[in-house]
Amino acid sequence: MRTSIATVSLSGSLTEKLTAASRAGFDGVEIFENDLLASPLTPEEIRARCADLGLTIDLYQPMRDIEAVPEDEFARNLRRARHKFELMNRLGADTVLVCSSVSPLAADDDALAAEQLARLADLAQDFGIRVAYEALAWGRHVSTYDHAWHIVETAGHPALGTCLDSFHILSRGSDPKDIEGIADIPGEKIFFLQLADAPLLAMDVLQWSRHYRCFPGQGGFDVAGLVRSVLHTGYDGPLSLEIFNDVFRQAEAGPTAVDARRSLLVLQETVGIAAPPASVAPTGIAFAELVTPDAEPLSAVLGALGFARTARHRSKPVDLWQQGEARLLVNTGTAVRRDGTGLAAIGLESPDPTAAARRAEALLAPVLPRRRAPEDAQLDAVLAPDGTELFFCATDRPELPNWRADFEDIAQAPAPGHAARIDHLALTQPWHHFDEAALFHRSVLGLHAQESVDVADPYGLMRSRAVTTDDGSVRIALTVGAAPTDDTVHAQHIALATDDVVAAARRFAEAGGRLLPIPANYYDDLAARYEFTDGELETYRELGILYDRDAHGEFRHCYTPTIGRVFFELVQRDGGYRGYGAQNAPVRLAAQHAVRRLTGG
Ligand SMILES: O=C(O)c1ccc(O)c(O)c1
Ligand SMILES: [Mg+2]
Repeated sequence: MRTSIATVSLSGSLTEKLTAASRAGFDGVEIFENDLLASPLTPEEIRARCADLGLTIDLYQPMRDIEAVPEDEFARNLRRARHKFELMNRLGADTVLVCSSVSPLAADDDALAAEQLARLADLAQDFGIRVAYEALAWGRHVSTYDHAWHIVETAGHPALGTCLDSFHILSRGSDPKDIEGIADIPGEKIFFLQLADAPLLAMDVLQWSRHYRCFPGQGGFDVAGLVRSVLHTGYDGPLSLEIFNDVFRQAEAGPTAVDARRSLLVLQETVGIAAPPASVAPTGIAFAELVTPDAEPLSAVLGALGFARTARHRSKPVDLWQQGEARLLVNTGTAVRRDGTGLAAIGLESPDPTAAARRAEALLAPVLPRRRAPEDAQLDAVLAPDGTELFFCATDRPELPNWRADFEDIAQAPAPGHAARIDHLALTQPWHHFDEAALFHRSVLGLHAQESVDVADPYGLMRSRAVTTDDGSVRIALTVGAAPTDDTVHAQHIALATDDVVAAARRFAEAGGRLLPIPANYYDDLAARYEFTDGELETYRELGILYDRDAHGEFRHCYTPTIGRVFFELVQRDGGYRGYGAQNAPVRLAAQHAVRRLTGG
């Protein structure tokens, strides 16, 4: 189906919006009146620009407060409409959106609304234009799609149809029976379909709509269910995104438009009208790659954690550090980013690396070159929205290209240490890519997104959302700070799983490592909340181990100092604990801020 996006969904000038929509592969746009008013281009120039960019103008919008008003007011509305229809002819736009009136002048009179909309449609018809009447959820008298349709049906005018907008419909209730009435609307009378999702918030619907809409799949509405119902009517117009969102308004239009298109591709797949290559869920973490301009501090911490340097890349300054199944690459190459130590790449074990990359590409993920140097193994890799490189790996499968083959052993694999494998990775997202990141990891990588949690930070608020495989073999916590990120505290981290966090913490301390100190008040509170065996709490207090519990089991964890933009966590999960210690995160963040103040970092 054709895809379209409202210019209000993207930031920038009209030209920037159109360019972004075209580059992301949209077929058309809804032009928002304000974008046109603010543009230095004439309507003819906008029309030509769209044509050059391969975009049709699918809708001009909105016209407000038209219907069910006293006759003299309606005469003024028709005059206004004539001006807009002339403009639309210059633009080459053939459908106008009329939203249900919010004016105090409007009467609660369906017959009058129908009669006046029919007269508006008559005028529109003279210009070759169709009128799509949409119920705003906060409309004065008309606020539901079935009410708007009833008025359109009563008017019985061929140039008058309805516009369905998933936000206005689903914000009022998303029980399947709430959308049953869509089946009663003939498909050819649905002149337009606007799609938006939103997080489930209990707030005023107008504010919710104007500030919190997001792309389908990023919120809590069953947008796919609604689209199925609409397609069932025979509707064959565009699937058009109309997103009012404070973050997208500020973010760069190019990436937002790609995020938008991806959401529609996934939606089309969900409703069965598109079939991108099937998703191939990863089965484990092959490695995490750190880049650093100075390997010394990192090597000291890795050594204290029990990692050994086991292999070296054949052609690049990259070392493999290993402990159990946990593999870390430390890259000191000149080609790497020089803005400090950080997590640059993740290797995901994939049952079919090439198929995984093909799906990623179909869902508009930037694909990286398969081979960086002639002697390297050919590896499938894509770029995540935060710039992390994701490699699809087949470790120890001789029939497939293997990243490990690029490394030459320099030592025996170390004796099994306390940290057996990578439990999870926490990736800090740029503030304007958080919703995009969750959709990306879900749709491109086939992970499941958990609920987003808010975590108090002494200087702001952190949001965190985990994306995981069903069996927990891959767990990634996507996090974002409220303010432009403070990288030293809102750092990425690598959590290492151990079955004895006390032993691992002691080993780290004995090897010269210093764990993040946790305030005594925290342990006093733990003592109030839980009963511990003799001496247990004292051990945690001494080492800086935090404790949490959920319906399934227990969690014990502690933290290393931050190096550049990354730190390590040792975690012990028992009895099927599912979380990440979010309960303790405010204490951890405060402790990291305190360390940073002390060290003047
Ligand atoms: O918020 C609004 O005013 C508004 C305008 C046009 C729309 O299509 C819509 O869904 C909302
Ligand atoms: Mg709308």
